[in-house]
Amino acid sequence: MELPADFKNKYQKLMGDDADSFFKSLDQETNPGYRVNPLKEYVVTENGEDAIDYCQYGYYGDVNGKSVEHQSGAIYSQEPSAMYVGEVADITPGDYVLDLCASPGGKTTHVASYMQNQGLLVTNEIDYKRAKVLVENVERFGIRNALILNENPNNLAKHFPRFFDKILIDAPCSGEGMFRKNNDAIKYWNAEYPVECAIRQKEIIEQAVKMLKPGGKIIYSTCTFAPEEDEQIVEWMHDEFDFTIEPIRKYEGMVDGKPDWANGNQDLTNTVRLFPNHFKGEGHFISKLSSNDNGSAKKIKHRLQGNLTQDDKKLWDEFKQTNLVNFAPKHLILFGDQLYSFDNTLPDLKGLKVMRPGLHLGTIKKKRFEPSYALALALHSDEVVNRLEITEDDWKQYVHGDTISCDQSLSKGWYQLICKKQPVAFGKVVNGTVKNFFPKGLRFNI
Ligand SMILES: C[S@@+](CC[C@H](N)C(=O)[O-])C[C@H]1O[C@@H](n2cnc3c(N)ncnc32)[C@H](O)[C@@H]1O
Repeated sequence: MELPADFKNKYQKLMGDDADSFFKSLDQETNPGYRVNPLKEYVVTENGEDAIDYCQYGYYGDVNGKSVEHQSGAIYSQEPSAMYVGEVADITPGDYVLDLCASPGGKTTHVASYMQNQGLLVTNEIDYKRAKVLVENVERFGIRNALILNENPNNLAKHFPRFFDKILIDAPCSGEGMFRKNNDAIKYWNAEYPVECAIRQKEIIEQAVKMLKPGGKIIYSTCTFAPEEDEQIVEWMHDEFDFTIEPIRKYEGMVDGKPDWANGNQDLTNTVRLFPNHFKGEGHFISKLSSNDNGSAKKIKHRLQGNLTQDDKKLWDEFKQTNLVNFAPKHLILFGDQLYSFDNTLPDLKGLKVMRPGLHLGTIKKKRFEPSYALALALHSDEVVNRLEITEDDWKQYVHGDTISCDQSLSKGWYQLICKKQPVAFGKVVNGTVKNFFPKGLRFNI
């Protein structure tokens, strides 16, 4: 790999004796990893020997994107250093969390693992195409308490003043930690790029600060090594706003943030750096800042959204009574003909670009209710009346969009299809055939 000369000169000066091993590490093989999903009923527990010690759900190993495990959301592929962010966030069920720069959803799915579908997870992505990928991953993961938005931070700040307990800013950055995974990251890089990124990072942070509850915490992270985007941003946050830089535990291979790469503030040692020559991962910077503001949190009027007509409600109730048990979402929200549920009340969504206001239940059709893929993947075995085990070969046909055959004696109706213990979709059984309801936009060939 040809590293840019400016990059080498810069890190040679910053790192001194350590620079050579740093450059060499960027030429080595990547270390893939994945997290298992505790929201799923059957957690994949193989590969215990590859467990990652600093991440409760993390393992080293490669995930096939076209496997049942990945497609069903039982596991999520994530680079090992990125896994420490969700741990540092220290989420408790019931928290109000904002993941401000969220797609494809690595940190969102991680914090959701700790929220256990309680509290409120607002997960936001500014780029529409990337927001659609975020939706896919949230739905696969079976998350029920996520409000998925496609917003810019300025507009969000108007809607959620002093609202969140924890805000994750996994900032768009110069991506130096992506160099060995993705050669394009090198092409984008130039000596001024980190400074340009830092300007954007400050703009994002200024909005995030407005949304933090007094006493709340911001977890700011990047996948770059550039001091301008790491220690110098934290130094700026500390000086500009009233924040304490909280200590972060360092596991093997993790090192303290570097005060002399910024203004010398020794509290910067509380932040953590993951360098690929010392740590089994691509590299990351993570910081945690707690607000010293002791004012009061802003009360936001929660509002029930969307009005269901009696007829709509009846169609849903009929479906629910026939097909679901122990599943009684507190609130139903209708957007067009799409029905969603949420157990917490939601803030007013007017003026926000909403991708998903909670768990997508399905579509209100003319005289029937059609359950969604998201619902199929979120429901546990004790919540569904009919379940049908299918083989992996059947699953391959199903995700391709084909019908599959089943026992002629099965009664007509909706079945949650199960493959390798994981819910993979809803299917409708009619006379020995499972009609295909795998979403058209997600179909693929194996
Ligand atoms: C490092 S990625 C996020 C990765 C994600 N947190 C994860 O763990 O999967 C940064 C994200 O910030 C988004 N972004 C870019 N400019 C932004 C802005 N001005 N405000 C908010 N987000 C922005 C990008 O589209 C990108 O998806």
